[in-house]
Amino acid sequence: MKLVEYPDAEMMMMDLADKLASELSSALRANDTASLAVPGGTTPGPIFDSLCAVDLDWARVQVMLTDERWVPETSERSNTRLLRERLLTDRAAAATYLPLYADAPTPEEKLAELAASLSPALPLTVALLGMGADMHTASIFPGADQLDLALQGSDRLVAMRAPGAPEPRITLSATVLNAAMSRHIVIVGGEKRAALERARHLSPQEAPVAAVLNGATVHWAEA
Ligand SMILES: O=C1O[C@H](COP(=O)(O)O)[C@@H](O)[C@H](O)[C@H]1O
Repeated sequence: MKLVEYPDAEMMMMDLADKLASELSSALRANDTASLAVPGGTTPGPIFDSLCAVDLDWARVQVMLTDERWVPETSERSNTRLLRERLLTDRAAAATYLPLYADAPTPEEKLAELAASLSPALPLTVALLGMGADMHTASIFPGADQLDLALQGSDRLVAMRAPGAPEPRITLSATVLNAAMSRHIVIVGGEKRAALERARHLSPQEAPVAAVLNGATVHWAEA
């Protein structure tokens, strides 16, 4: 794991947007398409605000979430909603979006269909991940009912329920995340930095983010 510390979060978000754009751009020079997986939650919005305006051949980029909360897009908790409002806009509106949500009462009903639709975008070119203070990443939570499958299984997508998550989740598996050609993790604040340091000495069962640290670049700013 490589750790990059920034003087402030604003600078980190802009630098990281540049880094992601440059990795996608290099991939597009060598390939017809490139793919990008991004987190939801409260952290990545400012990265999306910069990235969506970058001059890139977005029509050749496939974008997906690392994970989704099983709620409709009308919900404030929808990661898809965040993505549509702040990343899939401006120049990036030309990207192809591969959804991790479909209208059904439970994720299990749509799991196979959604997993199959990801084929053209795998392996991922770039994966950007977030992390919670409980050391979950994507929607791979400590104590989740399908934790072993998400950490060690060969399935692309896993549906799960977890004590720390108020709604069912659907998540890319650690196998898919670790197959990405480039992997970044973005965290802000002292609590998450302390959680990251703890995770480095814990098992993925205790600290799921530990499953994706090897080979990843972690980007951190205090605030
Ligand atoms: O629930 C989620 O949590 C993590 C961390 O979110 P944050 O609000 O603490 O930044 C996020 O990476 C994930 O995509 C999201 O579904």
